[in-house]
Amino acid sequence: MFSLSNTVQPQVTIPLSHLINAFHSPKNISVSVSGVSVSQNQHRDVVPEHEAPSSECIFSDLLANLNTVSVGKRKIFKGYRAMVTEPEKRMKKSDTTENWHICPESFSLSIPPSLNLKDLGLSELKIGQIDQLVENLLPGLCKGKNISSRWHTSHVSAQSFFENKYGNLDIFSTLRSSCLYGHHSRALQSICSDLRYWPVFIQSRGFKTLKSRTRRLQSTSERLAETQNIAPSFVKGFLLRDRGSDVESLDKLMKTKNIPEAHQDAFKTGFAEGFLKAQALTQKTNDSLRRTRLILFILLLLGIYGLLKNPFLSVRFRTTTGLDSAVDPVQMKNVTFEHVKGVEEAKQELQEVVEFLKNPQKFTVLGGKLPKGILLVGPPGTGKTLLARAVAGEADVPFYYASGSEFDEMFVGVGASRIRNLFREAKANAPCVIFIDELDSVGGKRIESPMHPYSRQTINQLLAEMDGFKPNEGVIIIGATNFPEALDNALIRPGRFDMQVTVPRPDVKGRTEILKWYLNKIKFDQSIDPEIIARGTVGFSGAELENLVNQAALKAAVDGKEMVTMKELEFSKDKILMGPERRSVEIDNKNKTITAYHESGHAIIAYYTKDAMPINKATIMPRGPTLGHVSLLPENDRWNETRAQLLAQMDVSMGGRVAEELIFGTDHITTGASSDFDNATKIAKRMVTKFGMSEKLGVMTYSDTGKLSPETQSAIEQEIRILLRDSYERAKHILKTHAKEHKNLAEALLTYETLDAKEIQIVLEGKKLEVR
Ligand SMILES: Nc1ncnc2c1ncn2[C@@H]1O[C@H](COP(=O)(O)OP(=O)(O)OP(=O)(O)O)[C@@H](O)[C@H]1O
Ligand SMILES: [Zn+2]
Repeated sequence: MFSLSNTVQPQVTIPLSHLINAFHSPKNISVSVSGVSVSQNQHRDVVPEHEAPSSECIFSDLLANLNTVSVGKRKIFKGYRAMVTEPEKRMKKSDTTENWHICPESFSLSIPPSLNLKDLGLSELKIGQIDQLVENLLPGLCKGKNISSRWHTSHVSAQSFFENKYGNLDIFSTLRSSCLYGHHSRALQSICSDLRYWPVFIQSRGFKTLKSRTRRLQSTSERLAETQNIAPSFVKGFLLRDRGSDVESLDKLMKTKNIPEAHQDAFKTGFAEGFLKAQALTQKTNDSLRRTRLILFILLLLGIYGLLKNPFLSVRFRTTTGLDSAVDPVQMKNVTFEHVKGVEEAKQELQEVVEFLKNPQKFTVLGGKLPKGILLVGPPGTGKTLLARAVAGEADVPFYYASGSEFDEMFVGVGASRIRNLFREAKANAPCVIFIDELDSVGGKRIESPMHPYSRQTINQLLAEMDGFKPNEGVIIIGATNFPEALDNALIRPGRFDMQVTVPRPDVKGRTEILKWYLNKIKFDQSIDPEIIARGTVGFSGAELENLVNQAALKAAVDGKEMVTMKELEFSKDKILMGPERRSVEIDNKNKTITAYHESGHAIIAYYTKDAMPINKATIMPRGPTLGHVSLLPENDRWNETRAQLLAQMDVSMGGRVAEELIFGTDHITTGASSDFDNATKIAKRMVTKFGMSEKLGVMTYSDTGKLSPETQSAIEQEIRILLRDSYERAKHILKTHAKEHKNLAEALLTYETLDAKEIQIVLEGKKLEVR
């Protein structure tokens, strides 16, 4: 870099790469800087190649006249290039590519007398000083100081404001002035030597054009150049970066390393190439970095926008923080009381809650108060959740679901905060239903336990929230529990969960309804009688019945059937009751025969005993822990059982062992009757100790038989033994009487494995079974 003085700060602004580019493609140079292409073709201040200018002369002329140079408001001093008069006359095209070269012979520098150094920022310099400085820095440059009479004055402002302001952008004019185009053979060596005398790089700053931008853009050429030079500030920064040191260090390097003349060319070319490559690489890296940053920035903006605008995202965000989880209601329009079967009483009780939610005024006008909380009590899977959903669905209000275990947190305050959130949301959306499943896990008795250190806090919060709103505010809390006795007393006192609705296991009618409901959702044989399945599924909950139908549908699909038949329903019922079939188990014929006679023994007793339950099915297919079984179906759910019915049950149980004994002899009886004896003994014991059905022990209950006197204990045992023995004898009598039927049934079982009620009847009536 050249430096004239402290007051005049020259700038070297052209990177070496531009220079090399210019050299390698002198006729059509295009320099690309961050996407802005500056083509030399556009420049007009050019010289015909055959008239090589002498930069030394031009510069010395210029400097010699600095003191008188006048710069008008639009006139810019930019080395000799800027001062052009009569361009049309003195310029000619060097070739068809419109590379215009300056002919110094025909150009003149215009030195208007009114110009002063202040405008150029050189006010503190005197002419002598400038001469001295130039002579020192550029020895020989000003040797022909006398101005050629052939030079005239010209004024041309730069092509753009940017150039006007910063100057030195047009490297090409410099290159052209250096006779590069005419002397390709001098190549890099000449460029490098010219570098030392690169006057165009020396620029004094200190004035600004006051011309308005619009006026400056009047001429088409100016506008064109403007568009070229309108570059983002980083481009300007890039252009203005100091590259002079490259040149300087190259010269210094050559001097210090004493590189011989002959090798200087190669050295410089290598230097230039390396420089170019490095610059291209840097440029590339910068570009990709800039692009990546831009993409990241856009993504960040989009993300922030999404989080702010999209409630779903924000809810998710809040939820994932864990401590302040938000609660979303569910509209339960699709669930109504129609969907809940077999719990008519519970539905009736809840109907008034639906009315209240639909029309709260109706209740408040009369001054009535509805309970704030309703407690649904019942075994698992009986439809408590379904009922609560149906209440919300019937009333068409939001339904907030929460499971008690969600509030059971190890961290202090989290459970309480969740309860607060739940109630706040619900109150804001009243009328609505809050359903808290497994209420016992949040509202259990407030015991200090290391497992639930903050449960007390959570219950207190729940109590506070329940007290915190008025009965007719429109928020109904429905809690569900399998263990009402485990609930904290404070929770079930009036004013909180003061209405209790029992949701029991469905009776045979309820089970039939539930089975029909779920059968209607699948393809099923119309001959199916759901009542038969309902009768055989005593104690099944709604959820279990739904599962039964589903399993039957799966079985039908596996077997390639088009629809579900009774067989699949029976199959899935047995599977649920007794475990899956064990078809793979290899049972020898002897054991199969014993099992067939044993099961037939049960069936014969059941069939020929008046008070026994009707037979539903007999099978010798191993299932779960059993090798076979006979199932009996009560016609209805039995609320009470008579003495005769209990004795009949005992007789049926005895039928298996009696059959073994009669058919195979006392020595061949098996262990297979143990569960039958268990069953019979339980019935006999209850008859004696609970039901007052023993004449000897009277109408008295004996709960803890271990604490009874030895006499009483032996009397009880005696009575039980008599009952069992009598039962055994009755069974023996029946089987002896119906030995033929017994044999037929056993053989039919050995043939068909499973027989249903109708088939059993056919066999026992001595008819032939249809071949299956
Ligand atoms: N009475 C019923 N009518 C129709 N479907 C029922 C009935 N009871 C249960 N179900 C079916 O069983 C599923 C489970 O029932 P639900 O969750 O309501 O039982 P729950 O009593 O709340 O059980 P838990 O006490 O285990 O929470 C229901 O989604 C429904 O499909
Ligand atoms: Zn048995």
